[in-house]
Amino acid sequence: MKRQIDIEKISSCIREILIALGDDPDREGLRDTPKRVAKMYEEVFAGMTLSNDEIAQLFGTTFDEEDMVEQSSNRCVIVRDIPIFSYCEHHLALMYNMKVSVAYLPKEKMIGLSKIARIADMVGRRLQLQERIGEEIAEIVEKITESDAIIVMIHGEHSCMTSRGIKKPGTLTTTVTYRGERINHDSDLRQELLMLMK
Ligand SMILES: Nc1nc2c(ncn2[C@@H]2O[C@H](COP(=O)(O)OP(=O)(O)OP(=O)(O)O)[C@@H](O)[C@H]2O)c(=O)[nH]1
Ligand SMILES: [Zn+2]
Repeated sequence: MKRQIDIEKISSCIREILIALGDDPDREGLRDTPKRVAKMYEEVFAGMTLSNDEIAQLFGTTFDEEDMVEQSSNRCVIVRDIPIFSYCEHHLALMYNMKVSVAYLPKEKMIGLSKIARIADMVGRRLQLQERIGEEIAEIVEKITESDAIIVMIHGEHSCMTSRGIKKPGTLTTTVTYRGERINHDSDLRQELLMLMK
């Protein structure tokens, strides 16, 4: 899918927005703003140039620790409170104070821990819904580990709810995604992992 972010186009659109706001895009303080915003978009939307398969490939370092996995077939890995940012697709507004926690039961492959944080970070760099961030992280972790028990829990604040519209600062949204046969059918395991993720 390898898509390019069109810096020139974003820059010229931002210039038009400045004009539509009634400001002068050629005044000193705004002269470089279209270019700056375009570069910022290139950074914060970097995940839009990659498919989930490509992210899985990019961060797919795994360890085939068969013995270890066998011995610990009922043990889990939990990476908690990974801070990320994202932008909501409805208002292009910032999602902030976001914390992602991922739990999974290793099957044959164990993923490098930092890669879980890298995946969460990259998935946040798309126009998103909080629910979809969880689904996409879970899908990528499943592609890499082939685990049948994955949970992704996300807490986040949405500036489209806190600084505009209904304006309720402090409102925290929590979403939970389950992925895999085992987690979908084993409610005890679900409860245990959820407790450990809190
Ligand atoms: N489910 C979900 N909804 C979101 C997310 N981010 C923003 N929204 C919601 O998307 C909805 C868009 O609703 P609309 O009625 O089309 O837009 P609006 O008139 O700006 O809505 P208000 O925010 O209520 O003023 C709002 O209720 C937002 O709170 C998200 O990550 N997940
Ligand atoms: Zn929004």
